[in-house]
Amino acid sequence: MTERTAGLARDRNRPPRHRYRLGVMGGTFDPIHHGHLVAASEVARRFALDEVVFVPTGRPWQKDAREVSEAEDRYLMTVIATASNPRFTVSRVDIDRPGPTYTVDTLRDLRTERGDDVDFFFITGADALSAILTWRGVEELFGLAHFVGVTRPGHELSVPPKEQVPEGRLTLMEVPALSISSTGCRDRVSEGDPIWYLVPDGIVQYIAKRGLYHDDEPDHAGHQTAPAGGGSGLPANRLPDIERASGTERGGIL
Ligand SMILES: Nc1ncnc2c1ncn2[C@@H]1O[C@H](COP(=O)(O)OP(=O)(O)OP(=O)(O)O)[C@@H](O)[C@H]1O
Ligand SMILES: O=C(O)c1ccc[n+]([C@@H]2O[C@H](COP(=O)([O-])O)[C@@H](O)[C@H]2O)c1
Repeated sequence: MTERTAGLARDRNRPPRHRYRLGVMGGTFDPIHHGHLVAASEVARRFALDEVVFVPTGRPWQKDAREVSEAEDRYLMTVIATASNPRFTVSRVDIDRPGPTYTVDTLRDLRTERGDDVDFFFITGADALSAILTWRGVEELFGLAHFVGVTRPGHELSVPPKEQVPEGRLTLMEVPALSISSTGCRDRVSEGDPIWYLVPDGIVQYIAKRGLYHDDEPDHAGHQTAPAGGGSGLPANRLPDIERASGTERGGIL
């Protein structure tokens, strides 16, 4: 055997180079919280994903009835929350495309960006999955990605009718139950309640810095500081009872 043919024989014994496996985690992320991050991390592990790209929506048309924070704020929060995970990235495809956000466009744009050698896994929580038949171009969706529906407390994980989902294009998966929602986080901030540990620390700080989810400006409405960083920053009449009772200056429970 020549050196060259020996090399070829070795190549034949090697497992074929695997196709790149890309998870796609779409969401409004207003704000991003640990429920999103745990779902993405669990799916990444189960499906041996090379990367999960988080895609903040531009204009989430099914949330038109309420005010959604500026896309740049939601984008930056997503970058901050995912920065420490080398497999997590963030895409601007949805926020840079004008008009309402449709997942068919997200997946088409990502395909154009990433090329044909990539398998897509679109991650969705039980609530979003149960509404999937109302999504634009649903008949095309399951051809563009494998869908992974994850459990979410308070929502039943149900499968769309068989005739709508091609064989083998949807997997249902249980993930650790985190009863956290962006709505709950926004409500807590506007009530002056803490969101530490529901969202990454950097998100608490970003929300305070930008004054998000408060009716007033940040400096007037309670600038929350990190637990180890001194006083709560909340006006005295908004301090939680335990802090007032102990008279502590550190506000450690916020
Ligand atoms: N706690 C959670 N566990 C599992 N999946 C979740 C959780 N929270 C959100 N998801 C999923 O993440 C995706 C993006 O969710 P989204 O950004 O709308 O957050 P949300 O908490 O549902 O927001 P809001 O309360 O404003 O409706 C959706 O597919 C949703 O089902
Ligand atoms: O394509 C659609 O018509 C469509 C309708 C509603 C939601 N989605 C997508 O579902 C993901 C979660 O959306 P949301 O509104 O629950 O944050 C996000 O990627 C959205 O773009 C998509």
